[in-house]
Amino acid sequence: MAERHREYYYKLAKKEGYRSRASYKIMQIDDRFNVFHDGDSVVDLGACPGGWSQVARERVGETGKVIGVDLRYIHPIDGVQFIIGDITDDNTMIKLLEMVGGKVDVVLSDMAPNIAGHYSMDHARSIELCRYAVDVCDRILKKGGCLVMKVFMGDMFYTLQTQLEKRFGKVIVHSPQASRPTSSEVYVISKGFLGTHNVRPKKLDKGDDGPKFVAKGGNF
Ligand SMILES: C[S@@+](CC[C@H](N)C(=O)[O-])C[C@H]1O[C@@H](n2cnc3c(N)ncnc32)[C@H](O)[C@@H]1O
Repeated sequence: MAERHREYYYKLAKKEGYRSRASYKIMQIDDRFNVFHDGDSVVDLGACPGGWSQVARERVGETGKVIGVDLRYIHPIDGVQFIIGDITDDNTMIKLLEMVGGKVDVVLSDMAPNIAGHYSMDHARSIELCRYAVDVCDRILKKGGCLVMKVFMGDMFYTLQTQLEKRFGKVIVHSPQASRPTSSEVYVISKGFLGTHNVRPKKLDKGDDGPKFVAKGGNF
């Protein structure tokens, strides 16, 4: 069943010229939750091989702007800029802030850790990447903006959800049809960013457990 599902979207992506099966997840999310608008600026974290960036590019139109970030090299896509780097590294964050040069309408994160096959470890790593995605929002997301983020479900999710609810007007947990039915991944669509007032502008304040978010509503 899961194999047939994977095969279906794999073939569809090949036929329709998308770089990943994941393209259909963001299409389905956008169709349902209205993430992209004409002229939007978008940051796509964990963008390789570029499927989500392709979809974002199509949906924000010619006047929009898409910037993708990944550890791995991404073959060029017309109208998309890429940064090769680790988003947990200050230098990548600084490059991103420079390239964005202001604020964006949408932050996407399909980032996934290297799967260790150990459920709680994979979950913890996924949560850590999500926290960096939230930190990116604190720095560059416009008031009213939207975050779409993949999470591997587990017990640490609920703290993350609470922190998202402090920052956004609406937080929805969703599993698009294009996600494998057996997968532990879910997508969190957070809309109506409330804006941040106390976020430190430059360097991340890293502790042993990643960045401390200093936004309205406290740390996490
Ligand atoms: C599932 S793939 C993304 C697929 C992509 N959304 C698409 O449609 O083509 C997850 C990506 O997250 C990237 N990633 C994981 N940790 C990262 C980090 N710390 N900084 C930047 N990218 C990261 C991986 O290199 C990998 O390419």
